[in-house]
Amino acid sequence: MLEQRIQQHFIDSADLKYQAAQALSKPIAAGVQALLACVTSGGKVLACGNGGSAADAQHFSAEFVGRFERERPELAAVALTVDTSILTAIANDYDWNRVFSKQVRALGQAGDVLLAMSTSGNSANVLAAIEAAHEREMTVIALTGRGGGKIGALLRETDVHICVPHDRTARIQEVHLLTLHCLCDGVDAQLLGDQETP
Ligand SMILES: O=C(CO)[C@@H](O)[C@H](O)[C@H](O)[C@H](O)COP(=O)(O)O
Ligand SMILES: [Zn+2]
Repeated sequence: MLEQRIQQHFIDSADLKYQAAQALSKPIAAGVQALLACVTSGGKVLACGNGGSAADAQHFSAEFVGRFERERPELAAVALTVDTSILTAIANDYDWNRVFSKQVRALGQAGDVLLAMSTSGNSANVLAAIEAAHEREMTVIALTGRGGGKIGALLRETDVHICVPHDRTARIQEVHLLTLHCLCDGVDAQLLGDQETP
């Protein structure tokens, strides 16, 4: 029955979030430190991903540049998923796999962060973006699932890997969104103090 099916989604999502709280609090805290190091030295975050993860890249950038829950100075972030002229030109003239990496090479500087999201860990354009970020001496914060896939193998020790312990894309995305909010909250808490949220 439909209502049962819906309730099962809520239960499965909540179960995974309980499990992931244990597994992910350490790498998420490392992600907060990487973001802080970036923004306090004048750096910016470039965010990318496909489909739901493209929406997540934009969601994160909106909260970084605008605000999360508390008033604070603007923080620099750009979602690499929004400029349809850039995206279509690169896809048309080169290859869809290069839509993010060419933007990373154009905009990325040492000390910036690439926030790379892929539930499978295998999207070729996200992998290429990570390679470009390494070329630019940027730190990568990767949000993945399913064991991390090829992204897990590509990351360096100085990068941060937040790998959701699940195989289903929707469930992984639900934890990615929570992770993004933890990252924003963590940065705010470090910048402004840990006062209670409204
Ligand atoms: O949102 C969803 C599924 O929940 C889809 O749009 C999903 O993001 C797309 O299939 C993506 O292309 C999947 O890419 P990835 O997460 O494996 O990198
Ligand atoms: Zn979705």
